[in-house]
Amino acid sequence: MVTRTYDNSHSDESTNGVVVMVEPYSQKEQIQQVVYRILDANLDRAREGLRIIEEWCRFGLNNAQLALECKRLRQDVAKWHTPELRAARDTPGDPGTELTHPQEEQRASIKSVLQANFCRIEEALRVLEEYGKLYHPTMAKACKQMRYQVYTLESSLMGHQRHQLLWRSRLYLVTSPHETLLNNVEAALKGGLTLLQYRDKTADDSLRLEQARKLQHLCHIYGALFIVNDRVDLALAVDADGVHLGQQDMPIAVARQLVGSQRLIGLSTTNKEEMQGAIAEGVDYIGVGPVYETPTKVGKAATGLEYVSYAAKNCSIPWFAIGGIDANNINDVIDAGAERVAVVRSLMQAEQPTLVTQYLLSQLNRIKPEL
Ligand SMILES: Cc1ncc(COP(=O)(O)OP(=O)(O)O)c(N)n1
Ligand SMILES: Cc1nc(C(=O)O)sc1CCOP(=O)(O)O
Ligand SMILES: [Mg+2]
Repeated sequence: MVTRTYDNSHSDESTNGVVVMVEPYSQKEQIQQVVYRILDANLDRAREGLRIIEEWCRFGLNNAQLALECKRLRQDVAKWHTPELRAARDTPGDPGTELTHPQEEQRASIKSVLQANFCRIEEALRVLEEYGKLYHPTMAKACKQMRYQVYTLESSLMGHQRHQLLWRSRLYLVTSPHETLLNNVEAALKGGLTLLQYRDKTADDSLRLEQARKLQHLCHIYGALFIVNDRVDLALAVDADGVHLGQQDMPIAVARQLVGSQRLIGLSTTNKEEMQGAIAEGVDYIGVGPVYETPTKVGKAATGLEYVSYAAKNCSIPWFAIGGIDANNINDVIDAGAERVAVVRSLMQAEQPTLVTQYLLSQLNRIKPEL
């Protein structure tokens, strides 16, 4: 039973013979105490989560604007942390301090840390909104607004992360159907791959969905970007980082409306006009090719290294040379000006995808070590 003391007396043993007068809380007061404890715990939770996000914005991204946004939200939350709510705290009596989930003890990547903490903040704000209604209706309203601000922050931060990783990625693996699809991809991720596209032109949708989900999960664990070829719906269904479209696919403006500004859109280009069009339409990256004729894309004439050189001089967004590129000719493509390449067979048919990934990356990193 929750009790309280009055008459300035204390109920613990340190009272040393002083008569202790203890009066039980009324049921209403007990409930109020519980509500206060919930509010106190969740105000702490929201602030801690915001601080974790803020540290990444500040030290990881050097992004003063995002860091300031976190700080402002943290201070807004703090305003509600009144002495009466703090006074309700009873850490030793809280059974929740012992409860942890194995997933909380291990995080695979910065992305996982950020996502877990955004979830934590959003949950805490939701709890504050609901229980806040029993405390102060203005607090409930303020927490609701803050929750929406956190959603916006999450979306711009995750979009920022995606763009940063895209710019840093030099090797892009585009998959082909394979019996050991997941193993091959994981081997490449172990070799340092940071950008993957799921491409299967023939599978039925249920298999596509299943494989896309598994690949998305794998990329999440390794902190790599996951892109879906051709299909905006599939990309959204598996919460991919973006979609890759061809010149014959859905118009970029329509795709952008569907995927939003924070997800990536890539577009294949084979000539200067397509490149300029892609940049004007606001895609995030382009494919430049096919550099060499390739059985993976039968019937598409090679553009040769001239288009690669043109891209090197004129393309203002990340671009990936693609088509027939392997360990034997990658240096010719690099010499023509490529800093990034995309491959299918070189990795999907490699006996040791980890080693080939490492080799291709070592050649790409030779030119300008830090992109
Ligand atoms: C990185 C990258 N570049 C080009 C393509 C080819 O896309 P598209 O022209 O739409 O042809 P399909 O791949 O759909 O056959 C790509 N997928 N990725
Ligand atoms: C899927 C694709 N698109 C291309 C383009 O130029 O648009 S070339 C290509 C296939 C690349 O496969 P590989 O590395 O096995 O040659
Ligand atoms: Mg396509």
